Amino acid sequence: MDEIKSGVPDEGYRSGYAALLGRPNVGKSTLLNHLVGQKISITAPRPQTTRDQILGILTRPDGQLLFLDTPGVHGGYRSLNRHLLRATRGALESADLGVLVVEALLWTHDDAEALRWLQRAGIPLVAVVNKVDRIASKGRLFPYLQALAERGEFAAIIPLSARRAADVERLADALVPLLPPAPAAFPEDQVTDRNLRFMAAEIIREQIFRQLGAELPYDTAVAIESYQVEGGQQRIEATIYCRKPGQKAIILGDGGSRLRVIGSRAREALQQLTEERVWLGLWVKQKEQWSEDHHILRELGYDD
Ligand SMILES: Nc1nc2c(ncn2[C@@H]2O[C@H](COP(=O)(O)OP(=O)(O)OP(=O)(O)O)[C@@H](O)[C@H]2O)c(=O)[nH]1
Repeated sequence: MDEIKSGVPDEGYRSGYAALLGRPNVGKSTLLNHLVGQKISITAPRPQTTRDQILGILTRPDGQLLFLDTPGVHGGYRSLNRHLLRATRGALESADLGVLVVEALLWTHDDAEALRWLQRAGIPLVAVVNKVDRIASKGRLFPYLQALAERGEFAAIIPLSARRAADVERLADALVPLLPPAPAAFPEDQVTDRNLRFMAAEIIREQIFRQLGAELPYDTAVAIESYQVEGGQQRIEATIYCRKPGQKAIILGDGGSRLRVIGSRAREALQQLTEERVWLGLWVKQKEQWSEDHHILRELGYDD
């Protein structure tokens, strides 16, 4: 019997939740996408693109990591901020492990705030020092790492580039042994627990960010009004909410040209994701106080 038992592959298997925390734009979404090997979180060169908590799943022979992405910890953002903070708090409550993501050679008030949040959770912490590829002289990194080690108690401090596969693998190697012993919670081919409705809103939002560039109205949000699957076609209707009339005009573009580009790019991405034909109807609505309208917030998935 003993012989059979020692051969059981699940022996020593680990599984648990790891919350990723860091200030906006530090590279959390890039890291998450590379960790799970698929695009599940939107990335953009401007801060604050992650509004929801995202679960990314990485299954390895030695364990299963369930990642909780959080909106970047930072101040401002009116009443929506309460919802963002609630999402962050929720992630920390269910986490077995905290991952603080910082940017090499930088330490800001928001980084300190993210660390405080993690420390309050009382879970083992790992620090990821991202974007090391940007540092020309590596000698500058060592004192930074030393200073970081003195800021908190970290099980590991890992300098890396979220864009390099080998680096991301090294991070997973360090995280799995810190998880509690447990069987895998999800099938091994699953990379997220988010449904297509959620993914559709994320993809549309990403295209808004990409098409608007510097003109980006920060205050936009995407609500999926209906999502139907009809005979091999996905039929999606979505509303883009913005706060000011000027923002609506920017999103629409001349004669609606920009909205058409946003729509067609999002449709292509959705077709790739679903491997089915996609019909996408997009509308833009301006509502001064959308982030304080509880009906809209519920449609957006921020439950009270
Ligand atoms: N050079 C370099 N750039 C990176 C690296 N990781 C991320 N970036 C870039 O940094 C920017 C922000 O990355 P995101 O992954 O969107 O950041 P985030 O922390 O999820 O941001 P929020 O969604 O605002 O919370 C993007 O332009 C990324 O391409 C890296 O290792 N090296």
